[in-house]
Amino acid sequence: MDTKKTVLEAQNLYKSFPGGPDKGELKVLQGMNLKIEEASITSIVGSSGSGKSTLLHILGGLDRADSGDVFWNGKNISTYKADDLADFRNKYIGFVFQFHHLLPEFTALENVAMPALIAGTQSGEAYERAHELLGLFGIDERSEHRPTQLSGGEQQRVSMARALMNNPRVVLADEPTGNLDQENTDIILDLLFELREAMGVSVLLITHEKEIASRSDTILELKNGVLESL
Ligand SMILES: Nc1ncnc2c1ncn2[C@@H]1O[C@H](COP(=O)(O)OP(=O)(O)OP(=O)(O)O)[C@@H](O)[C@H]1O
Repeated sequence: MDTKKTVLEAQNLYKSFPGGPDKGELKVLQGMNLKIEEASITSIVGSSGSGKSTLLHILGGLDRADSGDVFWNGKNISTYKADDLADFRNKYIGFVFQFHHLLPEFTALENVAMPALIAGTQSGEAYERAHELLGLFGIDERSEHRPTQLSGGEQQRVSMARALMNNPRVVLADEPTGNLDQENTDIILDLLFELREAMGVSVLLITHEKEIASRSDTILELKNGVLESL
């Protein structure tokens, strides 16, 4: 019997944007369903423009669907007001993007600590945890460097450490290795997969590469606005 708990669930999501054919709507998600179990690794593949980033943003509360529901531990977050949605994001979700979005004027340590400082954590505690995370990612000796003084792979490791700062339960990663060479891709993926062991976190990974997807528990393809098992 499967006893794993579902943490994040999408039911019957629809999302369209203006700019479709014949001045109509561009239908991106069309009745899409998804369940993310605790401590699971799920990959989503799909052609460019199929709606993968759109889905990730809706799951993480950065955007809203036109209709359908997203549940966090059984609570319907689609009905949350903006403040509650921001609270949900900060507490439970870590985002990793293809481009790291680190703040250039801050050091690696300050970038990693930022989400906790914003959430009101005392600075000594925040910096201590930021050091721990940078250590986990093997780059604590780079903690006083600014983003431009770091390699692409190091920048991406800093952004992963930042995503984990508030102890999220789910990491949503949008092509986190899309900009990296093979060696750094392997490092980042190994780290993502270790997170499940170290922290019991679930990872939802968008990728263009089926080889990367094949390492995960579940591979889904977003096609014609719905997810299909591969
Ligand atoms: N805010 C927006 N306004 C209008 N169209 C949008 C908007 N956001 C996304 N789209 C369109 O919706 C479609 C899906 O975009 P999305 O970024 O989700 O695709 P994707 O599968 O992540 O693509 P890629 O693999 O190229 O990153 C695209 O055609 C895109 O141009």
